[in-house]
Amino acid sequence: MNRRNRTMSFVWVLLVLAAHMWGRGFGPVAWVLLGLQFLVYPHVAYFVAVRSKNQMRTEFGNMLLDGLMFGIWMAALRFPLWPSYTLFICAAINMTVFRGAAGALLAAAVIACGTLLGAAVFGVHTEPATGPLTTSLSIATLSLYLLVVAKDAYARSLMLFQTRQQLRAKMEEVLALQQRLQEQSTQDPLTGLFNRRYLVEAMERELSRCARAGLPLSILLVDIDHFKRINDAFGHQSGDAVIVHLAQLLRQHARAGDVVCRYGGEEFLLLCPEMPQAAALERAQQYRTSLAAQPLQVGDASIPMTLSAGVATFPEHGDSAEALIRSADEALYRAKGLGRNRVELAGLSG
Ligand SMILES: Nc1nc2c(ncn2[C@@H]2O[C@H](COP(=O)(O)OP(=O)(O)OP(=O)(O)O)[C@@H](O)[C@H]2O)c(=O)[nH]1
Repeated sequence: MNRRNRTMSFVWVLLVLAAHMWGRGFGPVAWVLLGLQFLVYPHVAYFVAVRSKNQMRTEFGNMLLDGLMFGIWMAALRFPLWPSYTLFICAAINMTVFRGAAGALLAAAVIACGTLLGAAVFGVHTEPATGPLTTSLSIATLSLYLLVVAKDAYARSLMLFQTRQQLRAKMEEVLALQQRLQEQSTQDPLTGLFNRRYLVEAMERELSRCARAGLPLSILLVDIDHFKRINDAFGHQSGDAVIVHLAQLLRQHARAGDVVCRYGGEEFLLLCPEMPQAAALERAQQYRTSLAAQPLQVGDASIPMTLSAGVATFPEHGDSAEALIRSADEALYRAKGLGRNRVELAGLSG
């Protein structure tokens, strides 16, 4: 319980007990004790708690002490019904907020101990009747107390809700960041195509899948012809634009299951699961003719370009990623040697 609520509730209870004690012949010692208990003690308990190393434990100890002393007051005042009930329920609610149902039972236990202690000191007397002022004050105190507890519960659930919202927003941020990092680790920043690291994983996976299913798998190794000349003639930026242009073309004609990746500077690799050799050759030719037919317009310059490609198919040209890439690379090298702007099929392996 916070300091303000604790201090206030003790003042209300003080009023209830004072109303009951008034006119019943209690001497100055009883009034001083009442003041010490309900006006001074809450502040002392608070300071002890905030200075303690384990604040929660000390605060719990304070609550047990509250209950014990409330029991003594009940016995000392001869168990007046409304004030006793007010003391009991306030202590029980406090400890329930703190420890749940077990807290309520503990409150009942310490209050019982307090009443026994009080009875031992002051004797066992019961005078349950209370005057109308005490009764009204008790009802008002209880009502106020319950309203304060309800208001605190509302503030806490609101805070919990806001914390959850913030946590959710943070989680979304973290997930988006994670996804971006994941993309960055598998994507080529210039073209947005997959990078070589992703290809290695995808190729192993698709090769074993196709091998298990007895299906073919083709790869196309594509390289822009005389790219150095394009860079030299039109500048590095135009060279980049050419790379992006070819990347778009490759992606545009790829099927859903194909993996298009930037394999090196101006070199691309298409992984085409379930694609037989003839279809792969046809696809490579399609890329070659499309690129040659569309010179890229960069500013005023029209950049003509062609590509060479090497095609290799599993299982004819290799049964591992490494062997297939080697075969496609040899075919590409042959295409370059034979004058470029052409597609070559890998030689049979073994
Ligand atoms: N603009 C640009 N140039 C790049 C990039 N990556 C590599 N290059 C350049 O690409 C050129 C590749 O040149 P080469 O390997 O000699 O090949 P080529 O000129 O295409 O000749 P062939 O492949 O034999 O037809 C080099 O000059 C690299 O600097 C890039 O991301 N952007």
